[in-house]
Amino acid sequence: MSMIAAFYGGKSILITGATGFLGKVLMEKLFRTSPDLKIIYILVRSKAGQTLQQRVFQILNSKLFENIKEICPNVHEKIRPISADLNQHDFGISKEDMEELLSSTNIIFHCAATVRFDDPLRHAVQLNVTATQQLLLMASQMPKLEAFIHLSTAFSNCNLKHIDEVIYPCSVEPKKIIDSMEWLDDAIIDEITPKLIGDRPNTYTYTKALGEIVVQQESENMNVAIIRPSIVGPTWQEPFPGWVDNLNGPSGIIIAAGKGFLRSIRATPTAVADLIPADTVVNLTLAAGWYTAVHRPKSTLIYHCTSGNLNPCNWLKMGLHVLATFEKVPFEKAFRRPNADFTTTNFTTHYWNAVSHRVPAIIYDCYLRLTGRKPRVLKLMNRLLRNISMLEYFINRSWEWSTHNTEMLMSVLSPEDQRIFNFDVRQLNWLEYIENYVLGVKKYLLKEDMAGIPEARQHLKRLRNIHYLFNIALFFIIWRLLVARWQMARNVWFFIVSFCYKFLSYFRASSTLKL
Ligand SMILES: CCCCCCCCCCCCCCCCCCCCCC(=O)SCCNC(=O)CCNC(=O)[C@H](O)C(C)(C)COP(=O)(O)OP(=O)(O)OC[C@H]1O[C@@H](n2cnc3c(N)ncnc32)[C@H](O)[C@@H]1OP(=O)(O)O
Ligand SMILES: NC(=O)C1=CN([C@@H]2O[C@H](COP(=O)(O)OP(=O)(O)OC[C@H]3O[C@@H](n4cnc5c(N)ncnc54)[C@H](OP(=O)(O)O)[C@@H]3O)[C@@H](O)[C@H]2O)C=CC1
Repeated sequence: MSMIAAFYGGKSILITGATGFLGKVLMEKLFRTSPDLKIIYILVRSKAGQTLQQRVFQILNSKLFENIKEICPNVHEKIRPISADLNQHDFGISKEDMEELLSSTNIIFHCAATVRFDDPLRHAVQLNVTATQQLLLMASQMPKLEAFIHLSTAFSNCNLKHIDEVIYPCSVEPKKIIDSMEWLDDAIIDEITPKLIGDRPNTYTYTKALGEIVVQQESENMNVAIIRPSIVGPTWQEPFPGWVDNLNGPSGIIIAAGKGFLRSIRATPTAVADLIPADTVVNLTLAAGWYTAVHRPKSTLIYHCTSGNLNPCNWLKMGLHVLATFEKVPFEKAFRRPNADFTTTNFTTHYWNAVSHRVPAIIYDCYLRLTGRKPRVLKLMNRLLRNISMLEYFINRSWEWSTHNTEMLMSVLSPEDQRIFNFDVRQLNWLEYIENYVLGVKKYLLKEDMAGIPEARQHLKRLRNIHYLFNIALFFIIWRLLVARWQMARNVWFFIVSFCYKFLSYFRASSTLKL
């Protein structure tokens, strides 16, 4: 019997961010391994014209939850969506709902966050710091609470090269930052943002670091743990390989490369691609929840959920295997043939951005204009390049994360729990994982049917022929211009023509002699 699965049985669990990428994988695993859990409360806001019920319905009817209805037939009754917006005071939760949450919750998994790198500081602080503080305040009023698990990121201290499983201080106390957001106006906040974030690359990593300090400061008498995943990739094994549902991390880049939009990217090929599968993160999170509640460690334990130190893969290996997988499973309606490379200097990056990205986009826009359509490719390309520039920080550096707590946790699990809640990334076969990643992007993000692969291949062949024709035409145009203007080019041209003529004459004469 799994101790972890048994622990969650009969429990009331509160999840924030349950509609997000990790939140959904977490809920699915909980229902699959502990179908006898009492209830999962999820804090949800209505979004894109959908009510809470519609959002829950959509999640439960998705491919990810395909098997859950069999394992846990009354899953609908076990999910209780609570209308909440983490940007509001008390999250805008009704009095009755709040009372129920306070009196019943046993475990909290705090996954909600803004993961956008370019969020204005005010918004990032509100969600990643102030909301965390408020949730801890709520948690402190829960008599039955056994554990509070906070999802942070391995990059919260990405300004350091070696990162230990400890909380590092920030130059300004989070409480002061929270207070200042109340009275400073947006213009001033924008002005001081670079000074506050210092040598971190964006407001996301900075506010996640502040969030951790808040957790440490406000969690007196509570059993708290912090999980720090690196770049969360699609599922590795469970409930099936390759599941992914957003464009974050490498997924958007894989689409852009597979569709032939992206032909080069500035990256350090030997830098570690510290990806970690979503199901691995969830397994560690659930194991940490169990350990925190049952063993009640004296201090807040931080768990690094990373792959680089145990089973490293670098960006070159990843890039090459992504490209190799495009050969096997091409994406439909590609703009150009997928063929990307890494650049390593400013000069080559700018050169290839102009030659391989902007020029083809301009040519295609001309074609759209000539055929009476609205040009849009250059705009899309510029946006893609801007977005990629925000990710560059993470693909040109390597970090070392110590994983003592994670290894300790693994060692205290029973063999059965090690199997059911596996987070031993040493067993990950990268080539298989990357292949499933590309397949998952095709199936679950692009919603492309595998039956369309022959047509996608035909399309790529047509693109290759167009590419050859275009190159030949370009060669002749350039040559023609050179011959018209330059005596040397004319001499070379006559030399080549006469050489070919002599060669052909000799060939014809020798074949006549043989006859
Ligand atoms: C050999 C060569 C091989 C090459 C082959 C390739 C090999 C692989 C190499 C891989 C290198 C990977 C590096 C990853 C490093 C990640 C590190 C993360 C580390 C931290 C991890 C964490 O701890 S934290 C979680 C991660 N957190 C993010 O990772 C958020 C990032 N992100 C944003 O911060 C916002 O995204 C940002 C950018 C502001 C833009 O913001 P933005 O508003 O301009 O753009 P949006 O993303 O919102 O998208 C707006 C609309 O464009 C649509 N769209 C977007 N991309 C599209 C696309 N590619 N194709 C079609 N459509 C696309 C989208 O669907 C929207 O459509 P609509 O408007 O209709 O909804
Ligand atoms: N994905 C990754 O690569 C990594 C993620 N992490 C961390 O893991 C956690 C989960 O990330 P991930 O699942 O990828 O993120 P997502 O962006 O997929 O999910 C974010 C979740 O937060 C919810 N949320 C955002 N704003 C509000 C709000 N105002 N009120 C209520 N809910 C809100 C979203 O709800 P809605 O659906 O309504 O928008 C969504 O459920 C985060 O804490 C993140 O920092 C750490 C390392 C890497």
